[in-house]
Amino acid sequence: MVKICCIGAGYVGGPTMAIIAHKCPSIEVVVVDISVARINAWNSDQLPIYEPGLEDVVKQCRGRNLFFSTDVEKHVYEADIIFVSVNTPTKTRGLGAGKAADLTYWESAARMIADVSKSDKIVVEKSTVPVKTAEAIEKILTHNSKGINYQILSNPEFLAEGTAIQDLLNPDRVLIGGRETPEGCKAVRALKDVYAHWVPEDRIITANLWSAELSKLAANAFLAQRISSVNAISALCEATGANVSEVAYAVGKDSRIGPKFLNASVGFGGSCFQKDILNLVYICECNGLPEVANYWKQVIKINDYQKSRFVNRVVASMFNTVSGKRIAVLGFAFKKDTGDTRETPAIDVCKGLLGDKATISIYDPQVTEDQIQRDLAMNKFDWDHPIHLQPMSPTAIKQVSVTWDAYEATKGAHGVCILTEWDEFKALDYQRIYENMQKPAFIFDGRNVVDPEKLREIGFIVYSIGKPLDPWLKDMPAVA
Ligand SMILES: NC(=O)C1=CN([C@@H]2O[C@H](COP(=O)(O)OP(=O)(O)OC[C@H]3O[C@@H](n4cnc5c(N)ncnc54)[C@H](O)[C@@H]3O)[C@@H](O)[C@H]2O)C=CC1
Ligand SMILES: O=C(O)[C@H]1O[C@H](OP(=O)(O)OP(=O)(O)OC[C@H]2O[C@@H](n3ccc(=O)[nH]c3=O)[C@H](O)[C@@H]2O)[C@H](O)[C@@H](O)[C@@H]1O
Repeated sequence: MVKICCIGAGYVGGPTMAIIAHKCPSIEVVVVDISVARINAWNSDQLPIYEPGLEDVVKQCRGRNLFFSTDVEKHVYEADIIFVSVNTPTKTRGLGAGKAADLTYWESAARMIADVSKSDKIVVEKSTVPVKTAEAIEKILTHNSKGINYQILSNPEFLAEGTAIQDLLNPDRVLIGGRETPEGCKAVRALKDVYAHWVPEDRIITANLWSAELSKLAANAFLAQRISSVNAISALCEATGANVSEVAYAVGKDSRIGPKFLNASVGFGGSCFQKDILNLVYICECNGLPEVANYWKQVIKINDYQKSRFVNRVVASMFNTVSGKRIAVLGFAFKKDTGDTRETPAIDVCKGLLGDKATISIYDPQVTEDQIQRDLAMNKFDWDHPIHLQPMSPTAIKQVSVTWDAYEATKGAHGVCILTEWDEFKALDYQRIYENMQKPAFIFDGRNVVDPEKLREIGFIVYSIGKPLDPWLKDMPAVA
C-alpha cells in the first residue's frame, strides 16, 4: 500500500488529502500538523474549516484510509510520498521584509524529514513557494542524506476556497514539476498515478521544477490583475456614469478575454493573492528586473486604492464624519462560502471606519466574534502564521460588536456596508432593515449584491461599486 503523509492540515492540506483518500481507496493518507487543536478538530464533528461538501468526504474516509495526527515524525518516517502544505507567509522582519516569503515553516519541515527518514522519499511542494525553493529544499534534504534518495516535486495547488471540493474533484489542470533525470521522471510518474485515479490524463501536465513553481505565482498574479483591472475601471465608471457590470459583461464577451473573474468589488482578499504577488515582486527585484516588479506592484496598489476609496465614500457621504455613528457591516469573510478572514478587505474597511471613530456592528454567517476581534487587533501579515503561534491581543476593541443576526446588526445603524457576497444578503428584508435604521439610511454595497434601484425606492441612499451614482453622492466627491 502506498503511504502518503501531508505536513500541514490547513485549507489546502485538509481538503486535498481528503479528496485523494476519497478517490484512492488503495492509498493510506495521514495528515499531520504541529497544531494539536487543529488535529483534534479534524478528528471531531466540528471541522476546523468551513468548506461546502468537505464534511461528507471526511466522514466517508476518516478512519478508513484518511487519518489526522500530531505524530508528525512517525508518519513522515512511514510515508513514501510526503506533501508539504505549511504556511509560507510574507516576511515581517529582516531581508525582504514586507515582500519575500518566510520559509521558516517549510525549512523546519524539511529538516525534520531529513532527520527522521530511513527510506527513499518523494517530497512534494504543495505550499506556494518562491521559484528555486526546490533547490534549497534539496540541499537541506541531501546535506546529510545517509544514502537516502529524495526526489523533490513541485505540485502547486489551484483550488479556491468556498469551491475547494469541486475544484479538487474537477480541476482545470494538475501541474507536476520535477527534475529531468530518470529518478525525477520516475517520481513524476508516481505522483501522476495518484491523480490519474480521477483526473483525466490530458489535464495532468508536467513541467520542469522552476516552471511549475513560477506558474503558481504567475496564475495568482494574473487572476488578481483581472480584479484590479475591473476595479480600476469601476472608479472611472463612477466618475462618468458608466455601469461596471455592463462594461465587464461587454468586455468579457470577447472570447479572448472571457467572462470569469470580472466582478468589481471592494477589493480582493484571501491568504494568497497579495502574499504571492509581493513574493513575485521580490523575486523580480532580486533578479534585476525593477520594471517587471513595478508592473505587478501596481496590482496591489489598485487593490489598496479600492479599499480606501470605499471607506472615503462612506465617510464623505455621511457628512464627512462617521464619528459616533453606528455602521453595520454585513459580511467579514474574504469571500462567500468560507469562514476564512485572512487578508479580508473587511479588516481594512473596519480599521478605516474605526479611524474615523465609528461604532461598528458586524454580522457574518461563518465568522466568530473572537476571530473578528483578533483580526482587527493583529499586525499586518501576522494572520498567516499557524494559529497557535499568532500573537493574542489582550483587549477587545470596544467600538466593535458582533452578532449572529443581520437584522440585529443593522438595528439603529446610520449606514450598512456589505463586504462579502453571501447569497443570504440578497434575500434580506430591506424594508424591515430600513425601518429600524437612523435616517437618512445609507447602504454601501462593496460586492454589488443588492439592486440599487429597488433599495432607492424603499428610501435608502445607495452606493454600489462602479454603478451610476446616487444624486446624494454626486454632490459629495470622495478623494481616495
Ligand atoms: N488557502 C488556499 O486557498 C490556498 C493556499 N495555498 C498555499 O498553501 C500553503 C498552505 O496554505 P493554507 O492551507 O491556506 O494554510 P493554513 O494556515 O490553513 O495551513 C497550514 C498548516 O501548516 C501547519 N504547519 C506549519 N508548520 C508546520 C510544521 N513544521 N509541521 C507541521 N505542521 C505545520 C500549521 O499549523 C497549519 O495548520 C500556503 O503556501 C498557501 O500559499 C495554495 C493554494 C490555495
Ligand atoms: O493560491 C490560492 O490561495 C488560491 O487563490 C485564489 O483563490 P481564493 O483566494 O481562495 O479565492 P478567489 O475566488 O480567487 O477570490 C479571491 C478574492 O478575489 C475576490 N474577487 C474574485 C473574483 C472577482 O471577479 N472579483 C473579486 O473581487 C474575492 O471576493 C476574494 O476576495 C485562486 O482563485 C486560486 O486558484 C488559488 O489556488
